[in-house]
Amino acid sequence: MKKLGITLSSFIIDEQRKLGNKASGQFTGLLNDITIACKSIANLVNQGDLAGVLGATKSENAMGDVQKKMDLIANDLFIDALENNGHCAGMASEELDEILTLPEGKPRGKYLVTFDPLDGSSNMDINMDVGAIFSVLRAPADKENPTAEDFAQPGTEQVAAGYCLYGPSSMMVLTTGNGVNGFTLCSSIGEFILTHPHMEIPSDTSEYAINSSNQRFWEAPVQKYIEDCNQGEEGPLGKRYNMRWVAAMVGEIHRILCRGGVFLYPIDERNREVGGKLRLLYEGNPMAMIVEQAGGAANTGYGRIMEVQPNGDPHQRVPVIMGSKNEVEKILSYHAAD
Ligand SMILES: O=P(O)(O)OC[C@H]1O[C@](O)(COP(=O)(O)O)[C@@H](O)[C@@H]1O
Ligand SMILES: [Mg+2]
Ligand SMILES: [Mg+2]
Repeated sequence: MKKLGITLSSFIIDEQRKLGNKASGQFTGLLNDITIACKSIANLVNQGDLAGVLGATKSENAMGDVQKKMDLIANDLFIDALENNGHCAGMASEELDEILTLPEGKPRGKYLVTFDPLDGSSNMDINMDVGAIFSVLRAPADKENPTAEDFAQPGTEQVAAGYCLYGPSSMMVLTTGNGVNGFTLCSSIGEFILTHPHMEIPSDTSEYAINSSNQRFWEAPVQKYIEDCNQGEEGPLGKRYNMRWVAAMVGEIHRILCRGGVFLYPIDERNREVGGKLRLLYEGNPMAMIVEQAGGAANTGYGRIMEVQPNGDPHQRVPVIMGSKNEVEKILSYHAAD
């Protein structure tokens, strides 16, 4: 067993120290609250059917997706962890139709949290990668309760973003604006340990991830790019490309952080009306901040994801093209040429 390194909680305190006396400790407290939620989810996900967390419910979320049992359990674990300790003033979640403010009498904090409590939930019953994604924004200082408008902050305003991947091991990947670090959950002591410091995405890649069954709906630039990739060495891109699709954004982005690649869930004829598939506040923006902080790029095909001005709908969608910087720029050149 490898010698245990620095724990996530002490890493967060160090990050605080860098802020000197400006730190109130609320940020540390909030990240610890989120860590508690992710550990509690890891504990249940790892036990699967033994914990009775498999299967679907009869309810749907605001997007009309049937909610898995674990979607709702994970959602409740996040709310429990965030509404009691006075670090959070409001939440937005994939599994809540509207934003959630704190019950009467609960202490209000300085931060808003948006989260996808269980990402890749279609993988839950088949024991494949699932995860949680979160983003931290500043709450309005002059309001008892935030409104949906207060969550409508562009991704550039995020003070932290992260995800927890429940794969063969459970890992938390976090950025507070000073690069990206990965922590592995040591189940024997129940602590996340720093195992992947300063994660950086290689600028070049020959691995793409897209749901190819949607090909007939893609726009011309994406059609052409994937076509060129699949022509391999003889094609205009002059190299063999490999394809991956794990049906969980956390799994795709983690692979890209570890070895490079690009992940595309572009706008297409099927999702154009709603503006894409993935959600801006709790999938697009947090993953864009992590990817950019790791030296990658994150774009809609028509602009930087983190510069999209949210419209106040907590479930606003966004087209996603992110990963290795030079490859994303290559895909954008197809859009520019169109
Ligand atoms: O059904 P598809 O096209 O494979 O979509 C998979 C995508 O949908 C998602 O599962 C949506 O997220 P949720 O599971 O949180 O709803 C992404 O994680 C993943 O990248
Ligand atoms: Mg998701
Ligand atoms: Mg989800």
